[in-house]
Amino acid sequence: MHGIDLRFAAGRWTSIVGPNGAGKSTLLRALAGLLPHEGGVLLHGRDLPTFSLRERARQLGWLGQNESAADDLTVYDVAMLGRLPHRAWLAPPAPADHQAVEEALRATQAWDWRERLLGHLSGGERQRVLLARALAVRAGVLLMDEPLANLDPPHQADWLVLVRELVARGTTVVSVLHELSMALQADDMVVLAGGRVVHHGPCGAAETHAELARVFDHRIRVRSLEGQWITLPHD
Ligand SMILES: Nc1ncnc2c1ncn2[C@@H]1O[C@H](COP(=O)(O)OP(=O)(O)OP(=O)(O)O)[C@@H](O)[C@H]1O
Repeated sequence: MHGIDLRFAAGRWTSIVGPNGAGKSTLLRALAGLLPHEGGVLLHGRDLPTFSLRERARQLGWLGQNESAADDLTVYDVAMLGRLPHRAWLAPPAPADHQAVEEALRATQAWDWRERLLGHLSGGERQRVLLARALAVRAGVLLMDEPLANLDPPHQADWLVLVRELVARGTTVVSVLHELSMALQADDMVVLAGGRVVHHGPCGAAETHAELARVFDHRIRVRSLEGQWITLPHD
């Protein structure tokens, strides 16, 4: 990837889209500081590498694609991992940690399975627990790669409500999404192709829709349905 110069406005939701292999996951991992790269990433105007790992983990919530997690942990303990950057070394969880975990598990409707082992959950259930782990951090910036993977339509809709609530409270959300109709619900869209940013603009702008159609070889169309932008396949 090269020539990437992006600024993500605080308190907005940006979706990153583009064809397979465009570099979406690579960009997100670079933003999270998980990938060695040239150039720099600034968080609140400060170089990311100057943050300690603990500080960075408090500031940046992360939900990766095919995220690994210990299958023999309970759902509750997995979500509690999100609180590690806030806890003193070997200290037991404080009431605030338990509160954050409960709120995160309830927000993803995973609270009822809190005693179950992660390894015993379905793909979509597991994804909701990993989302809860990311939410439990209560970071100001939340980076998510394919957060809707394995989620059924009602839980996709719940995710949308959740993201809107987070953004309304001032969280900055950046998500890689393959489902373009979901990606168009964001405030802003970054369109990638061939390792380059080909467009960065509001999801409602005609120019964004035109770039989207172009990078997908005009095999999609963007249409408005009941006040929402959606994409339709096009021959
Ligand atoms: N660990 C790696 N080592 C070498 N090349 C990689 C690695 N990860 C990704 N790539 C390459 O970098 C390019 C971008 O990959 P990336 O996973 O960022 O794309 P993407 O836009 O997220 O794709 P998809 O829609 O298929 O998930 C691809 O050509 C891929 O083969």
